[in-house]
Amino acid sequence: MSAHHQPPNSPVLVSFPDKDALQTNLAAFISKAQKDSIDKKGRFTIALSGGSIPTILRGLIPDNQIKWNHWQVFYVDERVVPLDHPDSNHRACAENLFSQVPIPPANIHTIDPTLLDDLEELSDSYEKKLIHEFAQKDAARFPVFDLILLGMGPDGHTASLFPGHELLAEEDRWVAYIDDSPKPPPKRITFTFPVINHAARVVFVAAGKEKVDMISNVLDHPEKGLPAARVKPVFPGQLYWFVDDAAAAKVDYPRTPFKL
Ligand SMILES: O=C1O[C@H](COP(=O)(O)O)[C@@H](O)[C@H](O)[C@H]1O
Repeated sequence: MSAHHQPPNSPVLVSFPDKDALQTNLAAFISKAQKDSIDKKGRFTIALSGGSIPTILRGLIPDNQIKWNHWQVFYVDERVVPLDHPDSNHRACAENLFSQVPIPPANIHTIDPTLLDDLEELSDSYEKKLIHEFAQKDAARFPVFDLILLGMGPDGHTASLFPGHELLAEEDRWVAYIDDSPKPPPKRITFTFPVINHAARVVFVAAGKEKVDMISNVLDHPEKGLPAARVKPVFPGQLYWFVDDAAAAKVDYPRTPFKL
């Protein structure tokens, strides 16, 4: 897929009639991405968000071509709660997807639940997990994920990177923590923009009319500098927006027909 009449490396916007079509086509996109990565280098590195992402991932369950044992899964952000807490992004992904597919538990990289009382140590330990996975392989200054899946909140936040927060300017760390998230729970760890922006593919997923104004703000007015508009993968990385028509109703940004 490539964007029409846009400079190279511009975001590619694909819109589907409804959430079911979005789910099916996103699953096909992920399936192809994992095949391409595994054929090329024997593994697939993916980072998942919470929020609306875990349920949409259920679209992957019927796909028996997926080589789950070659996946290495990280979380783009995580709430600082036990792994079985209702607010945990891992719990949501485990319930919706990982409990339904044959992925080795060792390939799912969670936060260390013994470090919940020390945010600095917790984020350091998660950064070390990334370093362990990516050192000598797909990393230079920052890890290069094969695919990062992002959501976008109604305030334009993505991961746990919120409007006006000092973490938006973080340039060095791979993983950072916040203890003042405006959306509960307040304590979270998050990938920083340099990690997100070094991925080979980044996909925003947004559905429903409650996202309609914010998608237009981000794609039509990137100069507003909302967190989601700061996702700009470095070349040859590519950003995609997978949305439904309800969410895309106000956007002027050109749509690209979906093609694998
Ligand atoms: O708090 C969070 O919110 C964002 C956006 O959620 P969504 O429900 O609007 O998709 C999510 O991407 C992030 O992982 C999560 O921690």
